[in-house]
Amino acid sequence: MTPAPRKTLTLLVNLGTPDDATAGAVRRYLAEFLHDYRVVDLSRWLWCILLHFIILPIRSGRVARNYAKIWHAEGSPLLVHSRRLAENLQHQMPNTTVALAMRYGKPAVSEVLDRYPDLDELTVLPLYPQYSATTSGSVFDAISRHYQARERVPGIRFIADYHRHPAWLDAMEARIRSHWDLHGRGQRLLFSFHGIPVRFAERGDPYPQQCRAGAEALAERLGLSADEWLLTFQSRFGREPWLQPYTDKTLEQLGRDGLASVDIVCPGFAVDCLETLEEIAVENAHVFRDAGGGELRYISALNEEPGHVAALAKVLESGGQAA
Ligand SMILES: C=CC1=C(C)c2cc3[nH]c(cc4nc(cc5[nH]c(cc1n2)c(C)c5CCC(=O)O)C(CCC(=O)O)=C4C)c(C)c3C=C
Ligand SMILES: [Fe+2]
Ligand SMILES: [Fe+2]
Repeated sequence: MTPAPRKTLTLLVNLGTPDDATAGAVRRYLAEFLHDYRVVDLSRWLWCILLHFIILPIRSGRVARNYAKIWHAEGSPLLVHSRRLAENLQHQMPNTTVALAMRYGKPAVSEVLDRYPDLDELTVLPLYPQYSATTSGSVFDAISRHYQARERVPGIRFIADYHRHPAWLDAMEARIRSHWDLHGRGQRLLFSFHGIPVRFAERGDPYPQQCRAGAEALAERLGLSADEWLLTFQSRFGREPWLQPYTDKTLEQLGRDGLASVDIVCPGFAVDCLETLEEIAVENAHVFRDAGGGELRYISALNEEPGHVAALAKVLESGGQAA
């Protein structure tokens, strides 16, 4: 008798996003996101008061207006691109089922896993090239929480990061070169990553080292000398110090220096989202121009393009490790 084929699932997990660009939907999304202790580790009673009575009422409307500027006909860019990426990866990998889940919002990790109750093997690929406890670590928590309440736990492979994987570096390099082919080179290339609090890095989150290692590898592949590129951190939240240099402050300085054109790429974001399309391509372009600079040219994320799909298939084949 031939054994039954093993049931395997490859689960892509991204951050999540509101259901629509309204204050109510953003509030529900932010409430789930910002209750995650991996993301905000203040004592619960203090944080719940701040969150429910100050942050959510003030922030939700403003952030909803920002989402409205970038919303696609089919929904939030983060969800639309992540869905297309999962569909394209399914075509590339016909021997396993590929599914998509979101850490916060819909489709929730647990709801997606419940569609596959009798799996033999699960591979989890958080859509973050660089590991951070705040992102990939939190995806791990959601997977583990799901199976804590189930009888049957499959074999699980968790891809913690792929920041130096040659296939991902190939795709990123090609993305930047194709931007240069179309638009010419800017006077600087900024690698802008989402920040985290410095305190998190000091207690052992390897995220900043992985951001730096990836940016250095890309700069070397692109033949950039040390004065042609910069590594910066964006999307600060709250009052404590976050990883520096900050993207907006750096662009302000480059504007004051009178640079006419700066290219900016965000290698921490697998797909375009609020933090790239609005914060970088709109807000930071204004910061640069208002300080006296010229054009800030945003190099879009890899999204669902074939090079990204091929890279993730290789990352999955090799379990995240370079061959
Ligand atoms: C790419 C990696 C990310 C890290 C690391 C990260 C850490 C982190 N984020 C917040 C707070 C917010 N982030 C928000 C949006 C957002 N963050 C990421 C990715 C990372 N976050 C993405 C892809 C997005 C965009 C989501 C979308 O729908 O497009 C937001 C929401 C927007 C806002 O209110 O400004 C918050 C809040 C913290 C506190 C943190 C680490 C401690
Ligand atoms: Fe609360
Ligand atoms: Fe974030």
